[in-house]
Amino acid sequence: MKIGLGSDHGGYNLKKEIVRYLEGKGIECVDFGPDNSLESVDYPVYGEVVANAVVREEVDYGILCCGTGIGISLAANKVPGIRCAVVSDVFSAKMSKAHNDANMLSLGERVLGRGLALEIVEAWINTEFEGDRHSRRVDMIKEIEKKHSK
Ligand SMILES: O=C(CO)[C@H](O)[C@H](O)COP(=O)(O)O
Repeated sequence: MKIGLGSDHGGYNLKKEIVRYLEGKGIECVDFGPDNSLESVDYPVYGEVVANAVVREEVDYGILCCGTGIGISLAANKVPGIRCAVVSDVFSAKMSKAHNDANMLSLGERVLGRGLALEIVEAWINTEFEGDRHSRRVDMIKEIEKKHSK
């Protein structure tokens, strides 16, 4: 599994923790930036960059971090083919994969402690999409996307 990560300054430290955690488990990570935490940067830039890498299949999944996880996920979700879930608990992390086939996860460094954030990541990477009735609903989301990108 190869995971692309990105953040803004508000999510930089959590992103680095997640990279350390995943690499410690032998999972390949590509950090799409930013490369330092000192500079204030604009989260839409990094949300889009990681989302592009996911839809182009350069990575299998994307993980984003900003202060709340919200802004950067909104940006990522504008890229056709992206289903980016903002998650703050382990149950939702599992469901975002099992039922929604989320291909990106977004976390808020100003919301979550390190321990919970890493538990969420662990749950998310280990959950598979269940398909079945959920495929129909995910397909309906894709249809909405198609309808609105004309
Ligand atoms: O959470 C975020 C977006 O949803 C950003 O990290 C947050 O808005 C950045 O704020 P500031 O520039 O005041 O550090």
